[in-house]
Amino acid sequence: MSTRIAFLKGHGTQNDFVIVPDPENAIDLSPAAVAALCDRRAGIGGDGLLHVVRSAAHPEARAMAAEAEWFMDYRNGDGSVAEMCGNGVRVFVRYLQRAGHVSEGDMAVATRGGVKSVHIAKEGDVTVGMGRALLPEGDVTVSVGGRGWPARNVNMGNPHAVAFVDDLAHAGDLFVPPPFSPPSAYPDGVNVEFVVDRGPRHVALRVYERGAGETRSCGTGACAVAVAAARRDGADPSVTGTPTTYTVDVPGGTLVITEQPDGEIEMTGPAVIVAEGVIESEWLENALR
Ligand SMILES: N[C@@H](CCC[C@H](N)C(=O)O)C(=O)O
Repeated sequence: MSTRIAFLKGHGTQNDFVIVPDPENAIDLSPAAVAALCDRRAGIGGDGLLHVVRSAAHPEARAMAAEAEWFMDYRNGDGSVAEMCGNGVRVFVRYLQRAGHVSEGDMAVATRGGVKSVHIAKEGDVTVGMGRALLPEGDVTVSVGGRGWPARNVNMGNPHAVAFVDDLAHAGDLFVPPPFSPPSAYPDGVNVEFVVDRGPRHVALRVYERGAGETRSCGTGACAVAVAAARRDGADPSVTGTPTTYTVDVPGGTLVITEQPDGEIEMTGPAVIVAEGVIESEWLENALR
């Protein structure tokens, strides 16, 4: 990379991202480059990176170009690729709005987890149609410090293990990925949510994100938690014909999750652009040596 690369920094409920606009997919963002940019001490810092590319210009998104002009090429902070990022989609469209590519109202975004519908409200929040949750059968256990909990396996395009605990402090310092079993439940790793009740249809979580560590929020995680809590509470909109809404507190704010009778899940929350700048190419070249 020898040219100067523009970036922005943004967050959604404090799940923070380096944003790299690259409409024609001209920038070679290797895993090492992503990890260097997301490094909180030596780089810009972020839980992940949003590579903003026209769908038509990206081999993984070309087939979605007729439905969605823009592709969220999402990377975790360690440089790994993930299928979906719920908070990332909101911040992604906030960037597109700021850049004048879209305005308030409805649009679609291509992701590795499929095309997501998005509504940008006048008041500032963004609602994302997150699709349906898959609930693979089978017992899963997650553990921290020798203590284990049963967890619900929920797939929101990316994998989640949702464990209800008595106290969020029981998750410990979460400096390392919580072990899970059986290993076959998550061959590609997993995002782990620890959840407590706060009131009727109101929960709070802490999350250990695959490829990022403990973060202040996870949008797909909040959706997985809302579905797991609803099933635990005996609420299944496909059976009752009534939508269920859960308020999910995360360390960085609050997300509102509604599951419709057809299984479609909507997530509403804030999306903020914090700064913009230019990446020093010399710094990046050195970082990649
Ligand atoms: N923070 C995201 C999820 C990002 C991807 C995740 N770490 C994974 O590897 O699946 C969100 O808001 O959903």
